[in-house]
Parts: sequence; C-alpha cells; structure tokens
Amino acid sequence: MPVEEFVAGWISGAVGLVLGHPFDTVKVRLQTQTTYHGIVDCMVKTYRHESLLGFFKGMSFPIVSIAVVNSVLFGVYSNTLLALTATSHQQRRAQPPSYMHIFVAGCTSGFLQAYCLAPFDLIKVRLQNQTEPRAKPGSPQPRYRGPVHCAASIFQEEGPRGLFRGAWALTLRDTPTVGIYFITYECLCRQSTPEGQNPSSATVLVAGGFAGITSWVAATPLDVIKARMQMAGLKQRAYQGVLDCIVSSARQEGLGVFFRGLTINSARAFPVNAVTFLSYEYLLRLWG
Ligand SMILES: C[N+](C)(C)CCCC[C@H](N)C(=O)O
Repeated sequence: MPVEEFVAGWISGAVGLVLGHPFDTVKVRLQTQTTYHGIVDCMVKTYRHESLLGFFKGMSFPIVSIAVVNSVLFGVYSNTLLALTATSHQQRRAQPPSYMHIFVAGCTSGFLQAYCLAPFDLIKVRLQNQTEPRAKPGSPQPRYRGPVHCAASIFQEEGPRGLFRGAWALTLRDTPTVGIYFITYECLCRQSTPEGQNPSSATVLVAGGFAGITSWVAATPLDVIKARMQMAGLKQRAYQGVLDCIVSSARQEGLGVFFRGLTINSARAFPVNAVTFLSYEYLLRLWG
C-alpha cells in the first residue's frame, strides 16, 4: 500500500488546522452556547475575557490527532481509488477516474476517518467550550485541565464508550460529505486544466477552497447535532440518540438551528482546505 499519501495528508492537514482553529472555536461556542449574539459578539467576548489564546483552546491535541485523521482521509481515499481503478496517484492525471469511483472512495474514507476522529473531536469540543480565562491564582478552575486530563475524566465519568459520544452523528456527517469534498475538488480541477496536465497552484487553491465550502455546507446540520451530542454527557440535556437530538433541537429552536455555524464553517473551510490541497499536491509531486 503506497504510504506517501498518508504522510502528505498528515502534513497538509496540520498546516490547514492552525489556520482554521480560531474560526473553529467561535463555531463550536456559537453552536452549543446561548450567550453570544453572533460571530462578532462571540469574537469580542472571547478576546476580552480570554485574550487571543482563547481562540486557540483545544488546539494542541488536534495537531497530534490530525496526523492520524488527515492521513486516514487522504490515504484511504487514494488507496480505495487504487483498488477500484488500478491507477496510482501518478497515473491518475493521464487516466482520470470516473466521478462514481471518486465518490465511493471519498465516502469510504469519510466513514473510516470518522471513527479515528471521534474521540479527538470530542475532547476538542469539550475544551473549546470551557470559557474560563486561563488559570490565574484565585480564579475558578476549569473542569478539564488539558486534553489528557479531559480524556481521562471522560473515561472515568462516562466510561470507555463515553469517548465515542457523538461518533454516530459524526459518521453520518462525514460519510457522504467527504464524497462531496473529493468530487467538488476533482470536478473544479478538471474544468480548468487541459487534459492530462497537472492543475496549476491557483486552480488547486480555488478548487480546494470550494471543496471545503461545499462539503461543510452539506455537513453543517449534522455538525450541530454532533456537537450537541458530544456536550450532552456533561451539563446539557441528554438525548436518546441522533434522531431525538434532531427532533428536540428543531422543536425547541426551529429549523434555523441546523444552520448554526454555517457562515463560520464556510469562512473557515476556504483557507483551510485551499492550503490543505495545495500542500498535499505539492508534497506528492515532490516525491514523484
Ligand atoms: C467532510 N467535512 C466537511 C466534514 C470535512 C472535510 C474537510 C476536512 C478538513 N480537514 C477540514 O477540517 O475542513
């Protein structure tokens, strides 16, 4: 099994992650807390209360986990295409795979990466939702002291299965939308690249950016549900399952609830996925 796609996926994921994390924190807070009146209000309050560092809460862990998750995302995608079409990534410009194959490979990779992502994403969301300012003497201690403490506490308080809270919603979110992600990317690259050639850097940036936006727009309704189920073990109400969470969120807050975080998800998705695809393509070409 070729491994360079796994390594390229890891590095490119880390680059994208740092760029996108502040957007991500604002998004998670808007989705799960009711104290903010929109993006700007959330940014101002976070900055006043917690300084710039507040936006980077919960990032150290994803930097490590992105190694696993993004390499599974790109590695499984490319290797599934290899199994389906018998072409390696070097041959795929000359013999482009069909959109059907791209979609199936994308869904397979979305499904598998969701399970690797689930515990990491849970810890990220729990840490991002701690609004206490950084520990000063005398100030209240946040519940979780860091990612390892958070993982250990969840394990103790909610059991080993607690670490997979929200995993089902995450799988439903990612299986089809990773398919959409790769289809959009390939489709936009092919449209603006002469046959058989590699897409230019500008094309890769734009196609990657739009792949991010399209897939995140499709993913946002289940992203809200996922975040709520992840927080459910802690303080908010418990849900019986994904369906119960969907129904009771819609009943209490109206259909608009499914679009919470849509603007910020899209704003984050463009730069993050533009640089992710650019560094991914660059590294693979470098290694030939
Ligand atoms: C499919 N879905 C939209 C969920 C995610 C696909 C993009 C993954 C990327 N690492 C990012 O964080 O944007």
